Amino acid sequence: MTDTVDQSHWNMIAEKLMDEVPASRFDAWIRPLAAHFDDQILTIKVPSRFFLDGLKTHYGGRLNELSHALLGDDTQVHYEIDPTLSMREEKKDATAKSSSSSSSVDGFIDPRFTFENFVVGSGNEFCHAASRAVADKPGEIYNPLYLYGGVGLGKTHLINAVANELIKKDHSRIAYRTGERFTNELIQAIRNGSTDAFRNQYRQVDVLIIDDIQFIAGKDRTQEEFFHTFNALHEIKKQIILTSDRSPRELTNLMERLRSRFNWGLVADIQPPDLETRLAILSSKAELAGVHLDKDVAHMLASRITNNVRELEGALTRLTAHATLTGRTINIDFARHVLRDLLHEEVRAISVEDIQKKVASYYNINVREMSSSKRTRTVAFPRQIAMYACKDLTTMSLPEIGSHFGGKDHTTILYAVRKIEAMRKESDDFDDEMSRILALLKQ
Ligand SMILES: Nc1ncnc2c1ncn2[C@@H]1O[C@H](COP(=O)(O)OP(=O)(O)OP(=O)(O)O)[C@@H](O)[C@H]1O
Repeated sequence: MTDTVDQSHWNMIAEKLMDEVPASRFDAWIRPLAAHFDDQILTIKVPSRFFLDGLKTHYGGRLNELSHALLGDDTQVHYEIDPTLSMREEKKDATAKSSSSSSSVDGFIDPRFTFENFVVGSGNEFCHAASRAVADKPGEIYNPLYLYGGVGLGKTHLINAVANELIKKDHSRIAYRTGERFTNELIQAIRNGSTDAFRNQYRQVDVLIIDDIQFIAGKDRTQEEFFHTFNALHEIKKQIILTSDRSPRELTNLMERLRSRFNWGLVADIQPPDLETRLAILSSKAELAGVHLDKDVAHMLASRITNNVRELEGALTRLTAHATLTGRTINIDFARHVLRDLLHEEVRAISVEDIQKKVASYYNINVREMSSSKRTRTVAFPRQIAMYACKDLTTMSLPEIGSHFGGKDHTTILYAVRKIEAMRKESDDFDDEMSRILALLKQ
């Protein structure tokens, strides 16, 4: 696991608790927390020792259980006291009170992701402007708003910023879900015979936000349900906001009628930031964390960590934590030492299994299909992509690769490699998509 400050791990746990815990207790005990997940350690930050005692008494056991269930059995939960959290909470309370918002929110919206702390630059300015416009006039201009792009580039940040903006200023009823949670809720509703209630809850909102909509591709019942919800909301001009790791066209297992609807409003892609924007993001994050970062250290980080803002942020957090714990100042040698694994970009050995697993998950098929002999396009095409990726990213010979795909002949692998190469040459869009997939596999 790379060292990243990945809120999404914590958000999964917080979302689950939101379902289980009464709202007032959630606000009192869970909302004030911050967390990050590195090397299978979930570090939960709490505002004070007193708070920690209470949290452990009430929720310590459940936090452990959820961490194991959602992040893996070997996850360890650590707690850290961070007095700045209570200050942030006080500020937030003050804004909440002064805004006297009457919004109602269903789902976990991260109050830290706002437009104010989103750095606009090349790569994200279009998505940012579109999100701003939607926050100004929900349901009126771009509906749906569909943001897509690679990992850790700010999609979740932007849609949370829209939600926070709406909460601040009006009375929107907002439902915020991940594609996964929407699917799980539906499964649960089917099991409990409560699909009507499921439907109703979504059809009464003013704004429906679904993060990672790609999750529903290949899941027919979920797509069907989402299709009807989409129509019901769209018809009465309620805003729909979606994010995905790829464009509607690239969502191969998506129903055609959903794909066309996703294109009705605005489809905007977010690209990795350029060097200047990365420097600006670093400086903004350092300021927020109250850390001084020398120009040369910032430059080194921004020029070496190029494709993922979350990783850039993770590097800064790791540096700050090491500096605080060891009492050292952050200079270039210290940064090189602490971040040696991130900066040296050693060629990490990528296994065929890893490639097969990630490609299967990207295309929403079962990983077992990688070694099957099924020839339907939904299975055969991802399999060819995986074969191509194995050739590109490992040093294996064609027969060796074939043996990992259910004993296929080397000519089958060669055919796949040539086909994907030809497709990349023919279509710039496909070439972009393939580059994104390869980048995903290298992570
Ligand atoms: N332009 C930016 N300005 C400030 N912070 C940013 C910017 N872009 C990304 N970030 C930060 O990077 C981290 C990752 O962003 P986010 O979670 O929004 O990525 P994402 O595109 O939704 O990725 P994923 O597909 O993995 O969900 C967040 O902490 C976010 O605040």
